[in-house]
Amino acid sequence: MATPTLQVALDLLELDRAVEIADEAVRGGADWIEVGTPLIKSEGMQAVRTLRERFPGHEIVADMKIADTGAVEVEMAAKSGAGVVCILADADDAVIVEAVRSARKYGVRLMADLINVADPVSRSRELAALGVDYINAHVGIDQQMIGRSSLDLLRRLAGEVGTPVAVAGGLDAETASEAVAAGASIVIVGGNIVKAADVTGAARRVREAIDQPEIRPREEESQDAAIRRLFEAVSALNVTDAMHRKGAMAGVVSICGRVKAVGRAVTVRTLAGDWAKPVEAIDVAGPGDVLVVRNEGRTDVAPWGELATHSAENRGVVGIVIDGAVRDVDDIREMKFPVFATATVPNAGEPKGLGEINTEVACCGQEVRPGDWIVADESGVVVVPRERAYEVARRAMEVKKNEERIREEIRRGRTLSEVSELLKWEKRH
Ligand SMILES: O=C(CO)[C@H](O)[C@H](O)COP(=O)(O)O
Repeated sequence: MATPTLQVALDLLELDRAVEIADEAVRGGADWIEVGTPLIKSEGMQAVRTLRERFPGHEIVADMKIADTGAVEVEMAAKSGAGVVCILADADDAVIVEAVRSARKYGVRLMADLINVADPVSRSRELAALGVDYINAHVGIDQQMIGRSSLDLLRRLAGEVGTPVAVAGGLDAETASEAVAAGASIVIVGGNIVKAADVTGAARRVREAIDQPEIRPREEESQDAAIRRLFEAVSALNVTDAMHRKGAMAGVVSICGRVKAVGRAVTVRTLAGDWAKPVEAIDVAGPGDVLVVRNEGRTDVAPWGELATHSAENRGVVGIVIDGAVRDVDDIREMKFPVFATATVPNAGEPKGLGEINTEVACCGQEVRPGDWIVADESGVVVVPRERAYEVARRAMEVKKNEERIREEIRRGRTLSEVSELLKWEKRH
């Protein structure tokens, strides 16, 4: 078997950073350098020209995602120095045929991107017949976030397509290795290399993995387990960033400082500090749940204290969020149990049984339904609607990865404004 090609996808907005990251990726063993679609949209064909000049010994791939005017766009990429140009597999045949003619004229190869193609096997055969050089089994970034897998797509093509097959979409060292074992001859990796603080190390790990392809037995993981694993690995900040800066409760703080709670909400509505329903809710909750209590926002009377916290901990509850006050703060702090509240007060209410359990509540400015996910840490509490939890958890992990590289560039001496090119990206009115 020929040595598989490692293509690093530079899905960035800034050309200077892209050049630096490409240099580090090449040192880790990347063969081909892809000028990602966001970089082309941000910097134009100058990105292709610059990378061509800076890396004369490496193939430059222009991820144009061509949808129309096939000939012109292939010509632009070819004249700028690309050796491989990407076109959407879903483009009309008229576009593909023109792109192939242009590719032949300018001596470049065409890679067709199967993103969102309904019948990938028959479309790949048609594309091969039309003269496309490579098929890319690609699951796009937004599709990855809702659980689609590029390896599954690749496996559908195995043995069915004559042209060399590339694969892209959320690959890391482990899945890249499996992709080669499943027949990929070009492995495209973006985020898991370019967002790493140590790009060279990340590229090297993928390089070594694809040079020794193997299929490792994988443990099945339920979606709930994946959501919890991901939320436990990110911060509440990463989660609100992933939701376009939404979902954060207002005015609620951690009583115990540096603690974290991740779990599904069991909701409670109570009145005037009545602690019957919050305490009954402990018995309704299961291990891994978070109690979310609305006490009408009152801060003069507490529906929660140390004994309830002990009981909740015994039950396996992992956190309490109260839109209102809490008491016994010193004992709760000693327990280091994640309690989040808007205030502290010594008064307890009376256990009258007013209120209800597991109905929708408005809590510190957020709607919370039973089963919604809560991610809470020292910065505050975020609510994630249950139907979006998997997607948000995946996106939050991407936010965290993205920050790893930015942090590293700041450590090297750039300012945050420089790294993010703030002035360039200010909104024009
Ligand atoms: O074309 C792309 C997105 O449309 C990416 O380049 C491709 O998905 C590879 O990046 P990643 O490994 O981060 O998924």
